[in-house]
Amino acid sequence: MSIVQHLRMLSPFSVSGARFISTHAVHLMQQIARRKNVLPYCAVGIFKRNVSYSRSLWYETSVVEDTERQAHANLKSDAEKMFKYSIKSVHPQQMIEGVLHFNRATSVLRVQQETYHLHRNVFVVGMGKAVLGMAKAVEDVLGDHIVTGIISIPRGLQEEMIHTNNREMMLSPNTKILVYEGADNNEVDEASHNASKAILSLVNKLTEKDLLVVLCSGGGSTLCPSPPPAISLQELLTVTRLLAWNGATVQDMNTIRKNLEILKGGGLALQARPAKVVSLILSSIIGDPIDLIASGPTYPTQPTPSHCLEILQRLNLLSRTPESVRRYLEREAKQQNRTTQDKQVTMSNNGTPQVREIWKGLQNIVVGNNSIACEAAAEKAAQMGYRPVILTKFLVGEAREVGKLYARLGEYIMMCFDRKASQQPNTELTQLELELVAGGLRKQSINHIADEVDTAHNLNKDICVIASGETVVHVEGTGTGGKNQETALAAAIQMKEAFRGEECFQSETDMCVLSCDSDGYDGQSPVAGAVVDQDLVDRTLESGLSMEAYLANNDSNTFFSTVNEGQNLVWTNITGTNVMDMVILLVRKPSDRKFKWN
Ligand SMILES: Nc1ncnc2c1ncn2[C@@H]1O[C@H](COP(=O)(O)OP(=O)(O)O)[C@@H](O)[C@H]1O
Ligand SMILES: O=C(O)[C@H](O)COP(=O)(O)O
Repeated sequence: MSIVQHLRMLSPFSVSGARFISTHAVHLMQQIARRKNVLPYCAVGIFKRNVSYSRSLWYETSVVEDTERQAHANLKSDAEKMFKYSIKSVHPQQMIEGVLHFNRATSVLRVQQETYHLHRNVFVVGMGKAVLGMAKAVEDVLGDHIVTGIISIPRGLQEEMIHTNNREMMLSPNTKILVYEGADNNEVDEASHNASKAILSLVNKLTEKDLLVVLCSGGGSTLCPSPPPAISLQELLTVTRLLAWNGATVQDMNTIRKNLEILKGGGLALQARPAKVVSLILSSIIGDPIDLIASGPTYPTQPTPSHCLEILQRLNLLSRTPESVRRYLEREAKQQNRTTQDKQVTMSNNGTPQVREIWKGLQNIVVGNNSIACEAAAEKAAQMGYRPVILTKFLVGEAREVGKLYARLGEYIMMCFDRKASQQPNTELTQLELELVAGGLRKQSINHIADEVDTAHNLNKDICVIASGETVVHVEGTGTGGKNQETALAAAIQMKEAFRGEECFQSETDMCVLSCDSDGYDGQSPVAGAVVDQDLVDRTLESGLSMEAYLANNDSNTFFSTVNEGQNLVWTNITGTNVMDMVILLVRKPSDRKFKWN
């Protein structure tokens, strides 16, 4: 029988009162067990002798809560604050202003090493979840020099910005930039196809005197679909959905997209010839690959149809791929040896594209990425008194494995704290290290975390671990969810395993795991993600719901909407930016545990 079960038997309170008391009392038991150097079950006995457990326990609770106000009262809300702060740091406006240097007196625009003489010759096109704010910033800087423009953004974004009075993301009333909204559920649709056609027609009219400013961010792939005549929009949707739901990475998906679609893989820049092109890119892919973000509309790349067929084969999707798509790729693959006249690129011996003369008027610039968001989250964590560690900006893997891994990392941190407190060698810790390495963390990173725990211990601080990247999900169930909620749910299951197991009582302390999408929409649900802690686990156990069953059915959103009155969901609404997903793990130091026992 676990400590919680012991306490539930002892508690004279109602179910919810008992839950409250038992959650807190477990920490008390641990304190007693540690102080008196006895097993926790013996501590239950000491607890019974020393506390007349109605009034005294409430008294203990209120005293502790006062003390706690100085410590971190609520890890869950702290994690949310850090995430929301990080989103503000990747606001498109400041990033655009950082690269466009315009001298109004001379009408000269400087972009890195290039200069452009403006004479009302600027055209703007954009596609992606962050391009509304990017367009607003361009409009602010270049003003009257803009002749016209078209951007394609997610449905509802403008209304959301008006609703929240977010002026930094609202185009001026006299704007020359036309806004198309579409791509419901982050999938190609007629509306986004219309936007793409309008963009194509605009750029086709440009001359060598014109400057085309292209704005690109994650989501641009679906917001600007351009299938060739042989492939219908529906077939494009089928193949991308097939990929997205069967574990394809964004790299896999966009490799295929840029081989299939006219405006991708440099196609947009090609269509804009002979105009000069400056492409401003907000990265939502690990490592900022310009050829893959929004499927690289302005980055000329060599077609690789054989590689696309290999991807479909590897994911076991070839037989389910629409006939037209398969035939198209097979035909292209047969002709692969030809020089790729279409996109005006040849390959050097080392495989990098050798851009021809014709591309000289082309600039591709990454204006921001998830590093900025990670640094901001770390800054906020430090301000809030945590010891922040940015573990990785390259987070990858199956969402549920990632969730489990980060919950295990939380246990590891607790053990490191405890080892530091007791100065005892710990074989369990070594075992867990091996498991974390097997789960995908580098030994070097684990050592770094262990060092940071030492520092946190010395500074008397709680730990905050930040990771960012993109996971994948194999959707096999029929539920509603997203990659981040699935990560969080898997973390909660692991926390339950760890803290409810009788042997693991010593780790029973405070931690939480948040996983959220920076664009504010996780999968097909209108929440950024979820944050889980021991309280959620307790409430789920009381409710009798099976977290495992929800996870098996890919039904994480229904789970989080049902349990704890939805309080573990993280809402930001559509954010107007997009720099991948973020995981935040918070772990309390031992001395910050909820109950003090004298
Ligand atoms: N029920 C579900 N549970 C978990 N993940 C899902 C579910 N349905 C779809 N997904 C995943 O959501 C992904 C799309 O989510 P989204 O948040 O739009 O991605 P991103 O914004 O990172 O491109 C798909 O790749 C798919 O794997
Ligand atoms: O937010 C998204 O939808 C992903 O980051 C992928 O976007 P992309 O394919 O447009 O780069």
